[in-house]
Amino acid sequence: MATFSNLRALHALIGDALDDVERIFVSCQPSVHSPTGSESSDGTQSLLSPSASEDEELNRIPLDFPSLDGPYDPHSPAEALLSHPAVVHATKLIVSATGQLAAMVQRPFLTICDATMGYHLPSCMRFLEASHVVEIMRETGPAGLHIRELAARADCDPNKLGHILRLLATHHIGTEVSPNVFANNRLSSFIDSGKDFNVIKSNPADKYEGTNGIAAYVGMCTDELFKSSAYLTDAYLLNDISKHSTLTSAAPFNLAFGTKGQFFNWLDEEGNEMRLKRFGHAMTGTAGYEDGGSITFQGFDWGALGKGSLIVDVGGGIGSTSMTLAKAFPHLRFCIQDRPKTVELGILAWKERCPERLDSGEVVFQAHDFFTPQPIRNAAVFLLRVITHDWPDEFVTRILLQLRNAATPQTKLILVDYVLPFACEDRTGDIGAVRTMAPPSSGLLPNLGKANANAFWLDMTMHVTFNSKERTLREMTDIALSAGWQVVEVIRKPEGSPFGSIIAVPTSVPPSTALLSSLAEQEIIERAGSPVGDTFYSRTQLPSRGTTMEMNQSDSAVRRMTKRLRKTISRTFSRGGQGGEVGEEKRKPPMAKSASD
Ligand SMILES: C[S@@+](CC[C@H](N)C(=O)[O-])C[C@H]1O[C@@H](n2cnc3c(N)ncnc32)[C@H](O)[C@@H]1O
Repeated sequence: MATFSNLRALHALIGDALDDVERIFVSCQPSVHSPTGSESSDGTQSLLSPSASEDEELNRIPLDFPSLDGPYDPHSPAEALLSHPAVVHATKLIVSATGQLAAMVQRPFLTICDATMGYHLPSCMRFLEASHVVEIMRETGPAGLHIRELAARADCDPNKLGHILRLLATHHIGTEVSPNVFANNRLSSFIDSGKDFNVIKSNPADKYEGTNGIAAYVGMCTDELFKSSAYLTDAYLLNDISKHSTLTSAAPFNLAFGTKGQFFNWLDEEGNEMRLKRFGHAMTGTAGYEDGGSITFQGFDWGALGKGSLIVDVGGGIGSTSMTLAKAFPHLRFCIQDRPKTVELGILAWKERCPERLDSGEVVFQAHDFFTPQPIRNAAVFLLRVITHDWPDEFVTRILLQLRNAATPQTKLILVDYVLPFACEDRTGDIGAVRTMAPPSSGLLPNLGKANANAFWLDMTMHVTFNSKERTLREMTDIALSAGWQVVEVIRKPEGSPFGSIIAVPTSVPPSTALLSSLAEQEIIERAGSPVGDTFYSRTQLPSRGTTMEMNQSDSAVRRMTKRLRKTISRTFSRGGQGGEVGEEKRKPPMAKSASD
């Protein structure tokens, strides 16, 4: 039973964290920054021991903190402050504590209603994004526009629009300036594409070109991902998936869209051109997964790599991550691999935003299916950002194994993904395990609850779209090991962020996995007539293939399994799918040991 002192402790935590934010803000002001102050290694003042003069400064300087009222201003010092690692930590404590406090003080019925009818919020967000009302409201300014005029421009029913905007305003997304008059605020304008409404209206397919990808991300999340989520119950509770798809990767998405295909193949289908384009831009928007700064950026010592080192961005999308790295580390070369249509979109995006590195040949795109043998055999790094979470375990093993087969002893594998924290303390002692993200004796959930909810939203998104998941550290470590990669380091920036960079080095491949790989590869060769149908774009000459896998063929258990797997694989590929049948999920080959944390 909680006591008032528990509630007051949470309340005090919020106050302390706010003090920390304010102190950092003051210490970052050039006029008041004291060179003799207790500065930490990252250049900010210590959170724990404010000097007397700092406290005086706090009282004198008006804090320019972002209010909800004005539009989002990415250049305001206050928004920059919110990306400061120490501030990110403090704001997480505030969100975690307020979430926990609300759950404690609110009548359970209402919290349960939030949880069970919260689906209206994404529906309304979809309407907001797809109707481009945010762009109309930006053009109108802070005075706002009556729903009659808004609806006339957006071509929709004014009353329905009004109710949607009011629900959003009630969640601090947009504001009702006066009855039925709405304007943007900091949160609604965050999804502003920045484009002219009439231009978007005349060519909606180009809405996301050249943007930061946030509107695209909202569109994607509230369209195909949200619709798929609505089928979660049918798919899992009624165990209904097998009737609708023949693929191992079958997910509620297959029910929602009446397709048997895997999500990425479906994106390539006729009629989904806008969704495919939007997906590419939405990946640019996923920079927001990173808690202040960039984990891709800080999650590895890129500067230490030798001149001309080759980074292979596997499933690199339109190359947003590589672009950030290429600009910061001009001494590196990049090969961005993805599916052919995505590669085409990527080349267009780079020609627009960073043509010089393409022209010089230091950055190349390559159409390559990561389930087939990896053609690059001298990579310094295989970088996979938000790739493994798209695939069920055995598919991840296959992807990583192709990379293991192509690795040199010095090659590093970097998996950038959410590392799903337990909702309790992590006492596994695994490399990179964080026991708790909460301050000692704070009473907060060890994973900071609501403050890290995005990791869990995404986890379920992966379930419904790909029959996959975000993985715990143990799950990631095991799956890497199943393909011959040993995790040696986990980097989280700032400390305790659930979005991390997992660094692994080559180790021996378990015999069963090696065998499966060789069989799968052989089937592909037999079916396709040639190992890989890769296409190179740009002039850089990439290295040729060779194979290094060793197997213990004498092992009789392995030989028995060979027979079984041969059957499984030939059935899989004779159906033309990317994987096996649903039934095979249950008869999972023992290559990717299912992680039991
Ligand atoms: C979640 S996105 C991540 C994109 C990129 N790494 C990023 O962080 O922006 C997954 C990417 O995997 C690509 N992909 C899916 N199946 C693939 C395959 N079989 N071979 C190569 N790439 C694939 C998709 O086209 C998509 O660009």
